[in-house]
Amino acid sequence: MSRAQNYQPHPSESKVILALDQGTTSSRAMVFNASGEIVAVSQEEFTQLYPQPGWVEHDPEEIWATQNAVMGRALLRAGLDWSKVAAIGVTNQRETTVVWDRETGQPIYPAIVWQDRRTADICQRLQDEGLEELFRSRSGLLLDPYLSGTKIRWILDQVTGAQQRAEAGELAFGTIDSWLIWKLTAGRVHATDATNASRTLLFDIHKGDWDDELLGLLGIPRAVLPEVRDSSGFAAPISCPGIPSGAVIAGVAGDQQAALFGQICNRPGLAKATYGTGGFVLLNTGSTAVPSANGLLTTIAWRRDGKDQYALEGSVFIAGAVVQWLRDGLGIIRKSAEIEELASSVPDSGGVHLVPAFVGLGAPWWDAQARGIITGLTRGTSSAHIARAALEAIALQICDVAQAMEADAGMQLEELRVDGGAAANDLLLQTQADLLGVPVVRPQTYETTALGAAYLAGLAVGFWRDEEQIAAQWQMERRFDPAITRGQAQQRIDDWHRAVARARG
Ligand SMILES: Nc1ncnc2c1ncn2[C@@H]1O[C@H](COP(=O)(O)OP(=O)(O)O)[C@@H](O)[C@H]1O
Ligand SMILES: O=P(O)(O)OC[C@H](O)CO
Repeated sequence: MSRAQNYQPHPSESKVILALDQGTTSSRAMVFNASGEIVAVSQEEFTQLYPQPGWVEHDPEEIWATQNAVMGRALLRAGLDWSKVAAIGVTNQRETTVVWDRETGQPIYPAIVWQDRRTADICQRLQDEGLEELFRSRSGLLLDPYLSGTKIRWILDQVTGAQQRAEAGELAFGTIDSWLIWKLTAGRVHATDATNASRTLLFDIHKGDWDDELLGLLGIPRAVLPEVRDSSGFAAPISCPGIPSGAVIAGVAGDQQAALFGQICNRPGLAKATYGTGGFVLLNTGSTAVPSANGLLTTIAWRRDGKDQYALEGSVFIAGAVVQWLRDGLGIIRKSAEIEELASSVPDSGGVHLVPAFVGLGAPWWDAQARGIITGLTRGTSSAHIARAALEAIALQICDVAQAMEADAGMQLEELRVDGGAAANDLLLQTQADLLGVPVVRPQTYETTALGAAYLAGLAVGFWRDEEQIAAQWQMERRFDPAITRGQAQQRIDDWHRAVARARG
């Protein structure tokens, strides 16, 4: 899709961008106006399936049904019809893997979610064969069950006849973006964008294409793979019951990369942290794919006009999810937001540390065998201390990956821009600034994931003129400055690392 160079959107213009944000726990649709403001939102949670310890699945049809429902509802709430939608942006939980039949469109197995650990053995086998360095140098990733490649291998092994059908071109693989795009285009488009492709273990991030050697090592036929397109300028016309023709998907990116774009971290050295189910720090490294020596991932930040920009990423598996566990597992809060008041009722965690390694540990440890622990309990420990330790654990994990990032990139962060559901928590963000020793900055719109997808789509169709125009829309809501000494922070980080050592497998 070519960019309309001379297009000058007028603020009163009634056209909008529709962003579809398919997250780990809910499907959301958001309508944005030309000022980058949210006009309407609709959100629906869907079922989390835990068929065995360490396994996490979603029903792809439920993902589609909830996403389909919320996009109609968001437009209805905005009082608009499809003719007002200038373009659609899609952003998604990454790595989650769906394999479906090209003929019937039916998934052959539930979606295996990014948090799922069932392929630890496949990863171990590849490590034992000495292949980690090859995968790392080509794909920028590590051999961990987190990434899609071994999940595809598992499905092709476990579903009867799947390998032969994959080789015969009868099956399609996709991350959630591809699955939604397939549904939205009535099976006419089987495509993904470069950011999502870069999370599969199958993609050479330097060449920007699928890698036959990596595919061969995992026994995955090329025939199952989607075409890889730009993140901005995706150009997939919608063909879907209830939607008039003319609507186009013009932007697609994995949710963390979309948040980086939505936070206008568009220059090397700018970083953001998103606190959703997991916690993800991404640092823009420009046109250089910086390899990590400290347990981070190298990933594609976005592809525009055929050119890839790169980021370093620290992926923390459990962030807001630990708050959900206090709510649903322990029952010590009724709503996620209540954690702040409870945790603020004590001055500190009273020596308690909670390591939320519920699905192992991601960056920088990459320990699939680690499991959650609470240390330092005494007769004086209350639910408030545990709540405080849980919030500190989120901040400490983000601190670990941010420090690894500074070491890899050979630079100091100047500030950290934050977003995601748990970024609403002031105590969490103050703790984050204290531990990191840099200002933590929260923008007016925390929904930067959806905003980033909207920007990628809107830039492609000329709804926004250029990056300068969207950068001018970013506004700070609050800044949290460090309020403890580096010595005090280091003491807390050292105590945390002792607890982490005890949680590891
Ligand atoms: N005030 C809060 N304090 C701490 N955590 C919160 C708060 N509000 C929401 N959360 C957590 O944020 C997460 C939801 O964030 P969201 O960005 O919607 O996640 P996702 O996109 O992964 O589904 C949940 O895990 C929830 O427990
Ligand atoms: O759904 P979120 O916001 O927790 O994001 C999930 C990530 O994309 C997984 O890599």
